[in-house]
Amino acid sequence: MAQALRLLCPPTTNPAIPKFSLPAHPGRPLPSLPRRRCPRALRASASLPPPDLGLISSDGGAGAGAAIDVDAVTEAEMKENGFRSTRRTKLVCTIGPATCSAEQLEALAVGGMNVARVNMCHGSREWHRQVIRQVRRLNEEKGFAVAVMMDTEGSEIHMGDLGGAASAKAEDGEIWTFSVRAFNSPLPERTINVNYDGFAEDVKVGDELLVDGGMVRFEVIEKIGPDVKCRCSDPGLLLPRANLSFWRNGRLVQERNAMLPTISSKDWLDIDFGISEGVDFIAVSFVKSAEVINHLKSYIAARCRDNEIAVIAKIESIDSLKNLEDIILASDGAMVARGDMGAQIPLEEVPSAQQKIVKLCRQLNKPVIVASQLLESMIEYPTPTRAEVADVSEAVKQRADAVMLSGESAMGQYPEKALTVLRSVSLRIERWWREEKHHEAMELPDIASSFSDKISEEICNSAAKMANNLGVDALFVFTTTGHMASLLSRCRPDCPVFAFTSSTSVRRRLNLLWGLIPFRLSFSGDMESNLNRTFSLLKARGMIQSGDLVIALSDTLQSIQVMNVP
Ligand SMILES: Nc1ncnc2c1ncn2[C@@H]1O[C@H](COP(=O)(O)OP(=O)(O)O)[C@@H](O)[C@H]1O
Ligand SMILES: C=C(OP(=O)(O)O)C(=O)O
Ligand SMILES: [K+]
Ligand SMILES: [Mg+2]
Repeated sequence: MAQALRLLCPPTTNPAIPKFSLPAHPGRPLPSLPRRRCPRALRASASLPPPDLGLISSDGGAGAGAAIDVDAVTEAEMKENGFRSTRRTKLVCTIGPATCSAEQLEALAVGGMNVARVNMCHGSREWHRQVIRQVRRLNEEKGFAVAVMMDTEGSEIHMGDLGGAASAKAEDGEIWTFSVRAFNSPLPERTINVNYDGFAEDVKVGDELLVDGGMVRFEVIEKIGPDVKCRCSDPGLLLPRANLSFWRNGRLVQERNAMLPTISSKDWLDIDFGISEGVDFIAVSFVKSAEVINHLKSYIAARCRDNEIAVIAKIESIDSLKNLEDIILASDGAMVARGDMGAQIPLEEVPSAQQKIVKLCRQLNKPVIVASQLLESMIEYPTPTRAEVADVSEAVKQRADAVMLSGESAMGQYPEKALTVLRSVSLRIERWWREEKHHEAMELPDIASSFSDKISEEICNSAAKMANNLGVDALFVFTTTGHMASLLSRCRPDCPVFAFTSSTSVRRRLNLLWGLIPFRLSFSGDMESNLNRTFSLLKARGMIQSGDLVIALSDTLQSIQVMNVP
């Protein structure tokens, strides 16, 4: 295989530019839906454009004998948009009652979901098992490569189940009782069960009680044994198992609740369950320090071969912000969990915290997810607000690896539309950012811990720079563990990165990383034959063409080659 660059063959130019349009909608009267959180003057129910994906391919690599596996949806997206224009930002969807059937999960996979998240705060283990198995089944049968993330409950203080009601409205001035008593259903009127036994002792008269980070607020007015009487000061909708925090003199109270373990006994059972179901990621809620991450990682290492589960630290508490660098270094990735973070630090500090975490993760080569309320109004409405579109575009401009849907996909009325918005906004902003060459070069510190890693890092930094300077069509990386692919992704090159790995689980985990198109392919130590095979397999599927300019890297050989596809 030629190693020299043949300058007579120019790289192909970008094919079709993906269509993008969020409908502009004129002001119309409010629909009669009950309003949940963000009051808005005007709302319209214009529908979104149909997904810009083609049909999934029937030969999506589902068969055991397939020589190369690529996610059927990515393949369709690549053929539709041309591979230089494939989406770089990855999409995580929380699965809940609105999205747990086989058809709903398939619709999300077709819509571009890269990772399905199950939140162990809600639902039974049996429910989660069904969802995880259904995702796996779809991957096998339809050629998707959706990864599964399990998110732990953690020892947060939260309300009970509202006695089976879907929600309850708290009005201004009403007196509600928050109690640690166990009640029989139905609950007495205006009574909320609290899961933390120390609650009634820890709160004081005058404290402010925040539900779901301040969506509803109460003032503590009286304590009577296990019952705490509170007056509603900011009305709103109470949802089952909503998070509770309490504030005193303008500061979050961290009394004995700060001593609660990050991983509770129930979380350990959930983690055992996640390991036995073979989830790809475990996201740890309310991380306080790196120790708990190290503890979990060694637990996983002792229980699964090849360390096949990545640990994601959720940055959502004051402690996690204090110990940020150590936590991120210990983890395999991080989540900017803005929901609870906004209950622990002033809201106006959340955007700078987000930017800091996203930047640090990139510098330390860890994937980062921006989560919570990106399209919150789409829980109820079929179109996002302009502000929400701007929020998604900010995360994309910061070049986060992934953005996440929570309630929008778990229990909203428009899960697929919300995903379409994430996809369209990501594609459009990424393209704009590339065209305008807006992305500021980031100082990437050396992170290698061995000389060999240092070589890989230098190769990747150089390859990404060369790829941009030469305007190549794609970077190819043959990677055993995924590490070299992650180093390339970290450089955020202009062209997409095709990552070839022989491991199905590495391939699924690479799904979370910015700009990577993971393929499963068995390859040898002979790069020439690897490349010949890869080129002919990809050409046969119409994914590359003769003349495309490619830079190919290998982590076993630590090699770098520039060539045109023959
Ligand atoms: N497995 C589930 N079963 C029932 N409801 C769920 C499930 N997962 C999520 N939900 C609903 O979706 C909402 C948003 O999900 P998420 O953001 O993950 O949880 P939370 O609001 O507790 O942080 C939850 O408040 C809950 O109402
Ligand atoms: C993602 C978050 O965590 P959870 O949804 O589990 O509360 C968050 O708090 O933003
Ligand atoms: K959680
Ligand atoms: Mg949270």
